[in-house]
Amino acid sequence: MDSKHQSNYKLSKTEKKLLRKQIKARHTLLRHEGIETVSYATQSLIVANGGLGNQVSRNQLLPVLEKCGLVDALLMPPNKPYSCVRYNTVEESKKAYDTLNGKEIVDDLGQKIILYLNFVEKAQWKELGLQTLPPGLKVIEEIISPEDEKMLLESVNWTEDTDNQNFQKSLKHRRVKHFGYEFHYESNNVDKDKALPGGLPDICESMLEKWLKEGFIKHKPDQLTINQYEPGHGIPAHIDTHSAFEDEIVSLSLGSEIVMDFKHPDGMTVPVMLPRRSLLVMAGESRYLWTHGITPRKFDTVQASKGHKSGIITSDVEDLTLNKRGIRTSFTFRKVKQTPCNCSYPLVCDSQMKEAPASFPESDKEALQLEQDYVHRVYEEIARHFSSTRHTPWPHIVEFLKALPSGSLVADIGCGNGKYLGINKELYMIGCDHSQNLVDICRERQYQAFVCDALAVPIRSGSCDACISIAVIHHFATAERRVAALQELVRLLRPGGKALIYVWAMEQEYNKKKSKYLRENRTSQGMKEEISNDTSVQELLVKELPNVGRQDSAHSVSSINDFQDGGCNSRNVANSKLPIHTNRTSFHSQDLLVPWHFKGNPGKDKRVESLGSLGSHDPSPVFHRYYHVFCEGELEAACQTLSNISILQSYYDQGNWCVILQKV
Ligand SMILES: O=C(O)CCC(=O)C(=O)O
Ligand SMILES: [Fe+2]
Ligand SMILES: [Zn+2]
Repeated sequence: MDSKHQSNYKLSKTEKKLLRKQIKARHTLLRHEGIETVSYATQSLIVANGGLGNQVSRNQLLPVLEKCGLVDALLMPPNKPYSCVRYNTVEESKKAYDTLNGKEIVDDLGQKIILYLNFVEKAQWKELGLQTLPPGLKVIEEIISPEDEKMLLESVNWTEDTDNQNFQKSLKHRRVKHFGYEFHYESNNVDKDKALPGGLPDICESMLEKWLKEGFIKHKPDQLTINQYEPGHGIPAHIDTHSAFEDEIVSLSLGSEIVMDFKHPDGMTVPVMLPRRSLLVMAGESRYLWTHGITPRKFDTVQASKGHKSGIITSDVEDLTLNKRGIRTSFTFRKVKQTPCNCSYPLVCDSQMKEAPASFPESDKEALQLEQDYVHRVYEEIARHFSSTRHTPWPHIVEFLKALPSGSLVADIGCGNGKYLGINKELYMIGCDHSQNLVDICRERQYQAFVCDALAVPIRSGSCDACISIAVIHHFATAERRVAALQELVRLLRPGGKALIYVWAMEQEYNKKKSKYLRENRTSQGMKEEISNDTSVQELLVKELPNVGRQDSAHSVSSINDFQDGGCNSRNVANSKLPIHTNRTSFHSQDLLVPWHFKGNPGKDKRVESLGSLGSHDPSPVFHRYYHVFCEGELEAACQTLSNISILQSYYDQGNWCVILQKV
């Protein structure tokens, strides 16, 4: 407040800027989230930029908010770049609005973040409080009576008398029994030609008919798996093999309620309460794209409020409590699928997964296809998760950006989540990326970014004072395309303009020093720092966990994983298949596929929790990105083929080859 009196002119300028940003935040909230803000004071505020998706943790934000008054509730939805705070009184929220708007806070990783606050109506607070269920998922409560529940439970004979009609197994974390068709956990599929004699138990027939008639299910199942979970039991996160079963899968919960976790590949986890006697219906996206699983534990975190029975458990700390698990028996009904799956989720679809692993491209067309399948599609799919592991800017790049004259126009070609776009506020930076989802993340962060191909950037020739290309050129699949990408960077530069280029190095050990990528091989769980350019913290953690019995790994998303067994990690060019790299090891081939694991939840606050579920060896999807890792001198040589440039500097930085060039 003091400064207000010191410099009126300056402050009004700042105020204007603040207002502009605040209005921008409003628009973004409305456009991207459908959240309407209001121009009058209310008890609740949306705090743009103060969200878990922005690496701002509750511990970080709450004390800041509490300085303005008594916080009634702070809602931080997972993966979102905002949060919602409700104050005890309008006066308090007004104080927060006045003092915290434009306030800089330091996020969990030490980066500065500016908060923009806007009032929202109370009703919207309520709406926000509930995440939505995964699309296609329903929980129908009280679908059967307590009497029917009792009867169904009594009908299951768990004694080992197998009359060969209902195949029964004791898995590591639960007991199972199959009817109609046996489900093979080794192949994650059913033997479609070998229906079990006896079909489904008679007791289920009338129940299924009723559900059909009442429209709860669309087709009659012919396969039943009964799972029994004692407290402490669980089922690993999995997607039921697409080609094994039809779209709709339903599961009846008996005996005791349980929390089932649904995970989107981008890391969002939605815990869903399944009350006893309820029917879970999974169809569409929730069946094909999201994994479902039950974490082995004795207590579930559940909503305390009495009214809440089924559905999402929010992360609202005010209303959470622990619930002791009992014995839950589930009847999962599915219809065996006789034709290949043609869903719209090819990356996780066993029917649509490429038969053969990717090959070295032999033509431009093949190179394009390879980049499409093993770069663009993958980044699109993993964008949020990827972004959550990309927060620490590398010092030499920061140095380059900070040294540029203020007012410079700088293009970041392949800007990813925009982690360099805000480094130097004196620059006019614009980012572009092939991935729409990554560009959306940049925009959520209020950066200028657009989607384009790095070989055809819609920026006028000679208009940039500088360009950066960080960890991009190595995704082009032929030498010609890599040179073309460099040429495009140079085209954007004005004479005298500079470009900084980073690519991943084949040499992960240089001058007798191992890069962090190798060194951090055995990092402790507590590690927070992003290491080299290419590994998520999750990947590190995964390696540390014991690989528990695989036979209980439910029906995996398989396929992409499978060609890992084909022996990689060699200069396996003979059959022209691209080898799959083992993370945290040296490279043995310049062209390779690098796995991206969707393990756990990327939200930092969830890391501990995700470790828990990783302990149950979940076969989550693994995606592969194509890379050409550069040998010493290769990047320089490629630059030297360009006209009108001089190489100002070339160096090795933490497992990357780097060049600074200047347009002459
Ligand atoms: O226990 C449940 O409700 C789910 C079981 C399941 O996902 C499965 O067997 O594939
Ligand atoms: Fe399942
Ligand atoms: Zn499919």
